[in-house]
Amino acid sequence: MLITLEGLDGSGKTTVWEALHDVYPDATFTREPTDSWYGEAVDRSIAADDADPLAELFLLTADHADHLSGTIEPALADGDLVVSDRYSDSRFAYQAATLAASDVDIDRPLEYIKGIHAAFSRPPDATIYLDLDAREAAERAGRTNKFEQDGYLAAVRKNYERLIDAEPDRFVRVDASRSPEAVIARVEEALAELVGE
Ligand SMILES: Nc1ncnc2c1ncn2[C@@H]1O[C@H](COP(=O)(O)OP(=O)(O)OP(=O)(O)O)[C@@H](O)[C@H]1O
Ligand SMILES: Cc1cn([C@H]2C[C@H](O)[C@@H](COP(=O)(O)O)O2)c(=O)[nH]c1=O
Repeated sequence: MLITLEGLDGSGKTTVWEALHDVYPDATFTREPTDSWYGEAVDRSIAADDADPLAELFLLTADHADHLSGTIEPALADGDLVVSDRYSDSRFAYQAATLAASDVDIDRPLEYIKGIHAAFSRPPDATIYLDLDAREAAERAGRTNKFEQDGYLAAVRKNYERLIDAEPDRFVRVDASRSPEAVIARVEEALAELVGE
């Protein structure tokens, strides 16, 4: 079973992901961007304010393709529970916001990016969405790069809402404005239900 954690920068995904290691010691824990050389290229692009928006989308998608074939699919074939800190929804929400704000002439960026993934990707079985206001998310993240900005994250949040509206049964929304302990407890409860414990 493939479970993904999604949300804005600073919403607490990594905090939750780390806490889950103790609860599911046999699971495969992974993340995007990965730590492969594809992921390193992504990190360089994210740090570049003048990165080409389409090139950035395809770098992230290349990292996803390698992540799928090298980590996700083998782990699922072994029957593992796989927990990924960010996955395809991050592309749908973030790069759709980037493309919409750019000069690139694509009418429906979110649908365009979904279409690229539909050809090869493996959708998550369930997605835990850590829901947080854009300003608080940017504040927690430290506003250190082009993505960790209030206005940009507000656009990303709207895209996450569109994704949830389209597939309400796949998403579990968790209020990420609560304390770390309360958020972790709620995610653990949701995950136990999802894996049938
Ligand atoms: N529920 C919470 N309440 C307050 N602060 C939190 C909470 N969860 C995490 N934090 C703090 O917010 C910051 C960001 O947390 P974390 O790295 O887990 O978020 P993230 O969603 O993985 O962010 P990013 O996507 O930018 O990597 C950290 O300083 C963390 O300690
Ligand atoms: C997978 C993925 C990531 N991003 C962005 C979101 C964050 O700002 C950075 C790094 O992620 P982290 O969780 O803070 O380590 O990358 C993105 O825009 N699109 C994606 O597909």
